This record gives sequence, structure tokens and C-alpha cells, in this order.
Amino acid sequence: MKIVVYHAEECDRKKCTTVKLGKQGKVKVVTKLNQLPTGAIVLDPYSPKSLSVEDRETVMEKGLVGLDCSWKRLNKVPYRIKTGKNSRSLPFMIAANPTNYGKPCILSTAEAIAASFYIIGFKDIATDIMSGFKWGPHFLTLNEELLESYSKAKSSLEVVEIQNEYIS
Ligand SMILES: C[S@@+](CC[C@H](N)C(=O)[O-])C[C@H]1O[C@@H](n2cnc3c(N)ncnc32)[C@H](O)[C@@H]1O
Repeated sequence: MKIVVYHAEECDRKKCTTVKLGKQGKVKVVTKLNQLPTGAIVLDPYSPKSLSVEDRETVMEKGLVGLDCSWKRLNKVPYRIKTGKNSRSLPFMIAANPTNYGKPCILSTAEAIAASFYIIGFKDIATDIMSGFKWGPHFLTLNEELLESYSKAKSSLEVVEIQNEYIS
């Protein structure tokens, strides 16, 4: 499976989950936006469309992209222009990484990639991505109920309905 992460080099490399995934050989790390694969699904927390099993074929054929930059810069224009119609947000989940533990939706790049694979039906890849972090398996157990429900949803709309029902 093609997993590519754009690394803007705006982080503390010791804490960065992308740097670690890159060293483990689990993702390809690129430093220029034009090195991202064309047509891939791009994880953007500001996207109006939620990821769902509907994106499975595209991920299998074109790949999955993470954007590792500071949260402050993420909503700036270039990234959004770049991501376009294939950008997807993830539904409500709780972060388990040490930097943002317990916060909703502010996932590390590694958590976002793992959650994506879980939702589109590749639990084994999700487990493998999280296995490289001490706190990684906990992310999957903490969000297990939600991840299971999201993975059973047939569309982006259904994923959002499950999320909204859970939140309310
Ligand atoms: C802003 S970066 C921060 C990276 C941090 N340096 C790290 O080590 O994880 C996190 C990236 O993960 C993905 N991500 C995180 N939470 C997400 C969400 N709720 N929806 C979609 N993508 C998300 C996006 O690609 C986002 O840009």
C-alpha cells in the first residue's frame, strides 16, 4: 500500500510520528508538495468530507497521504489548494499520543493513518502502524467502539451520522 507523508519540517523531530514511521520504513516521507502521488486520498482535518469505505479503492490504487506540518499552518491556503477534491477529514476520535493525549480530533499523523486504514477495512495495517509506538496500541483500544462502527458505515454520510449520534 502506498503511504506518503509530506513533512514540512516544522516539528520537534524527536517527537514526530512521521520521522519515526519513515525510519521504520512504513511510510515514504517527502519534503515537497509536488512529490505527493496524484489522485491519492489526502488527510486534511479541515476537509468537509469524511473518510469512509467509499475511499478504499482510491487508497488501494493511488495511496494515502498525510500532511505533517504544524497545526497552525495547516489551515493556510497552499495545503488546501493542493489537496482539492480528494481531501478527507477523519470523524471524531480521541488522541492517545503523549503530545495531545485525550484531545478529540487532534490526531498525530501516525494515528490518522492508522485510523484511516481501520475505517476502510485494513485493520492489520492499522495495527502495524500503531505497533511502532509505545502508546500506539492504546489508540486503537481507546477508539475501538467508534472505529468498528465507522468501518461498518457504507458511506461518508453514514460515518458522519455515527459520529453525530455518538457526540450527542
Ligand atoms: C498537523 S500534523 C501534526 C504532526 C505531528 N508532528 C506528529 O508527529 O504527528 C497531523 C496530520 O495528521 C492528519 N490528521 C490528524 N488529525 C486528523 C483529522 N482529524 N482528520 C484528518 N486528518 C488528520 C493530517 O494529515 C494532519 O495534517
